[in-house]
Amino acid sequence: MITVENVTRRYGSFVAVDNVSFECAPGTVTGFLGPNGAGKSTTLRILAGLTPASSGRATISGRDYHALPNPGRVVGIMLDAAAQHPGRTGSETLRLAATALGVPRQRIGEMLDVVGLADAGGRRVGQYSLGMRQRLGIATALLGDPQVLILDEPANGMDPEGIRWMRELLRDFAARGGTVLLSSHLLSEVQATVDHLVVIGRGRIVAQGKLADLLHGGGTLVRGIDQPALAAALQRAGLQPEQTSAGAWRVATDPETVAKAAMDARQLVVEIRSDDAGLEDLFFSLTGDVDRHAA
Ligand SMILES: Nc1ncnc2c1ncn2[C@@H]1O[C@H](COP(=O)(O)OP(=O)(O)OP(=O)(O)O)[C@@H](O)[C@H]1O
Repeated sequence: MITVENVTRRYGSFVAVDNVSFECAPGTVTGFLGPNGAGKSTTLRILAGLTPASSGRATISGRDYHALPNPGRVVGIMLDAAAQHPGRTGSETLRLAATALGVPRQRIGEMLDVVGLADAGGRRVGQYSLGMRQRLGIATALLGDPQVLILDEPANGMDPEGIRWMRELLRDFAARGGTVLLSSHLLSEVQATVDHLVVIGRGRIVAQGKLADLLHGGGTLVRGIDQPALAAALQRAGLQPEQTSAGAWRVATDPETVAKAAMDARQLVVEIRSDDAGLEDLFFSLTGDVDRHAA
């Protein structure tokens, strides 16, 4: 469990994180989304005990990071994959972490396998691509077999295959009762991985909830083989279809409700999907104002 309660972080008169609150429950993968400079890293650093909050409280499994008896056994953290020592090999990097954590050495090879670096363990990190460093960072985070994972921009530098691999790994971690919080500045990068979203802009939370609810907030787009008959059927079901410029119907509810109304009226649907333009729009409006110092 991760709990962030009314956390604020000021740098002089600048408020980097402004009264931020959210929770991440066991069994879920939460995406912490926002444009560059929104306050994601600062919030994660506060959770990791690296930056003190000006006010508010951030806890992992009910305790401040510094109050955890052996933190690496409770929470795996990766804040900056690119910052790993370039002169050490992947195996050496894990060996140092394993010694600090007090985990058996055999776990090093296991973790290299898990992250797909079994053949690269003997190479220096300086020769790794950013995607490989992300994998090594995730291996380090997993080393202590924690219940919680906190990853800052783990998809950064990963190719589509790497992102797919990470998705499987994190979903599997959550399916076994783990709690995952990962940040990203790209919705598209994490959309298929996360089930919850916390969206931050200019230091403040602007939206949070289940991914499905946030996406469905924009309603459903549907197209039938007989468009007028489909519209009539939706109206009979108490829904109010509006025609889009692309010729589909937009309905302000979830796809299941729309599909059921169409099926009950024996209307053949050829396309149906969530209209996630709302979330994309929210993102674009946030990304438009990156430099808050200049504001
Ligand atoms: N030590 C610091 N001193 C002054 N300002 C800081 C400090 N650390 C962060 N900031 C500012 O706080 C704001 C939030 O930064 P933060 O790194 O948390 O954003 P972010 O959402 O993680 O973005 P990015 O993906 O670019 O790291 C930025 O405007 C940043 O310049």
